[in-house]
Amino acid sequence: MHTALPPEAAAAPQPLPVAAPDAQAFRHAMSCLGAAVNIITTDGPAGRAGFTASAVCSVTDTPPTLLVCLNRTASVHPVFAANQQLCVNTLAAGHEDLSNLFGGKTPMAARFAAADWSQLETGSPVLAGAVASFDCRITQTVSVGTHDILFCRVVALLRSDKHAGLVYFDRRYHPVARHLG
Ligand SMILES: NC(=O)C1=CN([C@@H]2O[C@H](COP(=O)(O)OP(=O)(O)OC[C@H]3O[C@@H](n4cnc5c(N)ncnc54)[C@H](O)[C@@H]3O)[C@@H](O)[C@H]2O)C=CC1
Ligand SMILES: Cc1cc2nc3c(=O)[nH]c(=O)nc-3n(C[C@H](O)[C@H](O)[C@H](O)COP(=O)(O)O)c2cc1C
Repeated sequence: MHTALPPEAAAAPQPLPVAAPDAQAFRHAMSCLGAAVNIITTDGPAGRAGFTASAVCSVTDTPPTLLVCLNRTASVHPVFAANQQLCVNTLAAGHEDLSNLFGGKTPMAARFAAADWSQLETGSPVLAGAVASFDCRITQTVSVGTHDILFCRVVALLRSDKHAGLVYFDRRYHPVARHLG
């Protein structure tokens, strides 16, 4: 079905294309892509670590696999690279402060002290109150530009119907209500 734009929108000046965009222009456009917010955790021989990530994506359901993009300059990068296992904890509405804590320069102990954690198969911290947690082993790592793409085989998971979701869009957090009925 074709829906006509309201007259004021049709009359508005059209945005100009950006040729050969630089990192700043790319980020500015990427801020228009709403995404779930996740706290990625790990524990193992190299210790415990966690960071906030919106660059998380389903790859295939057979075998259940997702990907996480991790900046190689992040303080947590060596810990994830050594442990080769992680848990993707997808945040609920109300987790905004926790997301900022794991996305900043906060010491690791203070990040984990701010929430309750359990574990599934790998021993990576599982966040209480997450809408879903995917416990994974890293099967493959591909470096592109500044980031490592971690391909993660899901070995156990938890999901909850109890909480509203959380989306990061336009550099802000937005709660997302569940459809009732
Ligand atoms: N993929 C990533 O590494 C992401 C990193 N961040 C970091 O969080 C902080 C706050 O970010 P925003 O408030 O969203 O403003 P921003 O202007 O730095 O980022 C806007 C959007 O660009 C993308 N982006 C940001 N940094 C990127 C990177 N290094 N590589 C690939 N894509 C990137 C993300 O989609 C982000 O939502 C920044 O330090 C940013 O670097 C945020 C989102 C994703
Ligand atoms: C909303 C949000 C989303 C983020 N997404 C990612 C991401 O997908 N990949 C990434 O490497 N860093 C991402 N970051 C930045 C990391 O969380 C941050 O660099 C990480 O906590 C490491 O910081 P540190 O080096 O101070 O420990 C994001 C930050 C925020 C606030």
